[in-house]
Amino acid sequence: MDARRPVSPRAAILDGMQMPVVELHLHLEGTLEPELVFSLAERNGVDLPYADVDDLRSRFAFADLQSFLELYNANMAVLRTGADFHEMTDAYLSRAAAAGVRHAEVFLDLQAHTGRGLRAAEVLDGVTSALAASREKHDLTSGLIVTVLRHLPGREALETVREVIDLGAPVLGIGMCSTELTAHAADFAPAFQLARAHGLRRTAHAGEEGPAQNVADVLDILRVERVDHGVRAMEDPDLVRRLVDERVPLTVCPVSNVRLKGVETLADHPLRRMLDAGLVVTINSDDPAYFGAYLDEVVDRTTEALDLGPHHLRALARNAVESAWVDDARRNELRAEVDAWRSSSGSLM
Ligand SMILES: Nc1ncnc2[nH]cnc12
Ligand SMILES: [Zn+2]
Repeated sequence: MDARRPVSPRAAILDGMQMPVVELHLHLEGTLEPELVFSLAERNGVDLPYADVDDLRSRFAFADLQSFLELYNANMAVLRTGADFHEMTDAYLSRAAAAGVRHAEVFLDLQAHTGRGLRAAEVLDGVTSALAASREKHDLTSGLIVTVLRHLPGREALETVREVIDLGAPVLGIGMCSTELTAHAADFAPAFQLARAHGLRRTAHAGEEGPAQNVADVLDILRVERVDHGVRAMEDPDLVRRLVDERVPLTVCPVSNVRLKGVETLADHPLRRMLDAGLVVTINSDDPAYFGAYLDEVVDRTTEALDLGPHHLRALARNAVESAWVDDARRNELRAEVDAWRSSSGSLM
């Protein structure tokens, strides 16, 4: 089977060609499928508190973000060597290619690994060596965003950004994730300021579980260029106007929001209203192994639940291309792919 053929039905309906997608919100550690958790655990002699892969999968029913983060963090224990990080990254790239992903910017929670005694250089080498081969091996381009963790002190975030810079690791930028309900964005201003001074791009999770004010704070205090999630911005009409006017990209993850109980059902998700309000919305998978949907499946399920029209899908595809941290040449290639897909879809577009 051609790896670029649609792997899910709805994408096929809208398609002569599969919708070309750009993924801007994806945690590499959230792509650890139970089978890979078990094989890495065996290789590294790590004891798992699960009977088998089905037992682990049966625990993927989350009450909220915190209960998900506990399992997500626990499973990271199986990642021990650079080769493990390489394998996890390559497995994601392979699945992403089958989903029609043409460019991916992926998060890595570096502090979660250095905090367990792994060397930053080895972790980064494992990931970036897989990403560097993504074009030849999987026919998609990619880049790395190192995420600092909001539940840890801002001082440690600053040290992490400094280490990434000192190592000269090939990273696109810095992000921030984990729980939004504790620390204030201001604690992370020095880390984001250092990243900015070194020409790194900046994004942060906000408005996922936290209030709209958190979105304004990461824009004003951390000077981020994109906001990850941002769905709760919809609670503040003035903020929505600002985000529209300033064309701030929001990397929205509808299936994730339902699985973590921020939104009751996909049919209740604000993504369509956000697009109709003129927000620069992109669609993403977040932690696909845990939420049971890679990007093609996220697009399909969301399209169906919200009855998205061709103009919505076109906007999602275009917004992601325009929001990607790529050079002009790559952006033009991606624009051309979206345009070709639109015309191949004839009257639908
Ligand atoms: N959805 C999410 N929100 C915050 N931090 C995360 N880390 C991995 N997934 C996350
Ligand atoms: Zn996320």
